[in-house]
Amino acid sequence: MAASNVSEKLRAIITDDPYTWDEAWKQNLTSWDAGDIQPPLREIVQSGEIAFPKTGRAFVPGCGSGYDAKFISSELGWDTLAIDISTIAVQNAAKNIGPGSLARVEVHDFFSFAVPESEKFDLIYDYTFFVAIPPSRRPEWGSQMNALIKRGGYLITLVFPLDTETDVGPPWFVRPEHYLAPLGGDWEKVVDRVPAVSSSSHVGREHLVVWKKL
Ligand SMILES: C[S@@+](CC[C@H](N)C(=O)[O-])C[C@H]1O[C@@H](n2cnc3c(N)ncnc32)[C@H](O)[C@@H]1O
Repeated sequence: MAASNVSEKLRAIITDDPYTWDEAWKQNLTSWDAGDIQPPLREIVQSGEIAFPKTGRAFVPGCGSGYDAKFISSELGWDTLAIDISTIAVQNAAKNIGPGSLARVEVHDFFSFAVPESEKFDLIYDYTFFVAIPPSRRPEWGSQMNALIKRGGYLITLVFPLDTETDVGPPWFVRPEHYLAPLGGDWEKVVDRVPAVSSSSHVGREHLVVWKKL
């Protein structure tokens, strides 16, 4: 199926009700799923550019098939929680993660997900989750990120796709600066650049920003 055809079908299914994502999974309208992690995630975790602590907890909202959570948990040796609102996505992710991993996956709506203070995360990874939610919910996205991440923790945002139209989605129109207002002032940008390596279909279409919670 051509990519534009998939986008049209996806947009016909996804409403402001996030549970409609399960139908997209049911119909295999998952053209964003590359079957692997994106190279910029590998780059930022393996480059040593960020001094990640030896132990920590990571979180991957809107995890889809779970490749990112599996990679983060095995590279950093951290307990990693991946969530998705779609039960089909979570079943796929559980299969991909497999047994014996420090990553686990659960069905949750990101917007009502909460953890106690002692279980806040040292790292959150957002790849194509910000652009999957309606722009009207971006302030809630920011409040949730602030509620879920520890002071001193990192938020990796891989901003993609930078060539979307302005008034239709998902994926919704995005620029790296769109994350600023939802997050509020309590963050320092520690990485803000074009990734050194992008997959062939992402070249020139993505930007990597790592935020540190002050
Ligand atoms: C564009 S996909 C990206 C999946 C994954 N990050 C990847 O790159 O392969 C967006 C994902 O977010 C999930 N999602 C959408 N709204 C959600 C919500 N409110 N809470 C949790 N997951 C949600 C969808 O089911 C879907 O799997």
